[in-house]
Amino acid sequence: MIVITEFMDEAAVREGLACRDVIYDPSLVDRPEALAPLLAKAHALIVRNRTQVRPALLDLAPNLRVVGRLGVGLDNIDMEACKTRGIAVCPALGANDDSVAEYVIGTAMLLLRGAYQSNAAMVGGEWPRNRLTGREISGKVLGLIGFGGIARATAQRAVALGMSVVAYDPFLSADSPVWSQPWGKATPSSLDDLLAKSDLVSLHVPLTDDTRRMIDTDAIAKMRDDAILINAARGGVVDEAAVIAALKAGTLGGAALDVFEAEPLKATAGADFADVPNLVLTPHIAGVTVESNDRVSWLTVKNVLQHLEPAQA
Ligand SMILES: O=C(O)[C@H](O)COP(=O)(O)O
Repeated sequence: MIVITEFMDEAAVREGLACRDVIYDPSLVDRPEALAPLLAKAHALIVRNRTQVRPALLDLAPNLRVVGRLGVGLDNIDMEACKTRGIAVCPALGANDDSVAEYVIGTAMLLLRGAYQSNAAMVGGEWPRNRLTGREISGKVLGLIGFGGIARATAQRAVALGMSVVAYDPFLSADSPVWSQPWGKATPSSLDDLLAKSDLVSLHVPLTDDTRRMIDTDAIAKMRDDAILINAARGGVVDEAAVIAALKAGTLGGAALDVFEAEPLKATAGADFADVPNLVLTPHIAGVTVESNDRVSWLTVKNVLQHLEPAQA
């Protein structure tokens, strides 16, 4: 049996998993009592980022052979526990790169330009041309923290728009071929240099002990006062209170947060973000578009079937 606990493209379920024993119920993530008996029979489990694949869940799934992850972040999955039990984990690598890259560039342009929040004023008879004179993205420096697939897709778009790109990635050596792609060049940088020189800083790292709160008050102090910060990676990498304080103080030019330390935002935590200038909040959708949902879903179907039925897949 294949158990799917969160939303995915329904055609991929219907057509890609036809003739298989499938339970597709996106509400299962919130109904552990309903999920438990299904896990007892599951050979494959398909999840997004909310289902916590921890030992407590795995203990209920003695027949589980593969976990398909409808995305790339793995912080909701205990990789070690899966490995010990011989369970393969398959992220949908590459399938939402373009979606996140477009979010980063589009949101950066929106924040730099600063011109799209004036409907109410204009309808009220104002004509705020001078106040809404914003900035261009062309000629600016993009600093990418982490230089994996999503960051490279972002760099490709940035170069096409006339930006120069610096990136910090301690897992890539300076002579790695990824720094010189056919579409342009990214310059390896130390974190401090990147923070000091970038007009736009975008995060592309997983949440680990090394990356937790790597963008805190000290890091923001190293950034330019007019810099834009975008976090479409994982909540917890950024100290949210530090971002709020810097935006209010005018020591950060703008920020977009798509991911949060606690998701979904509770009304009380959300209130901290109210009336913060030049701040864009989105509910963990940078990687989710109609197109990426289709790609991610079909790739996950393929990944899971390959593990269940290697000869036929
Ligand atoms: O990790 C990811 O790829 C992103 O968080 C989007 O995936 P999700 O919507 O499945 O979490």
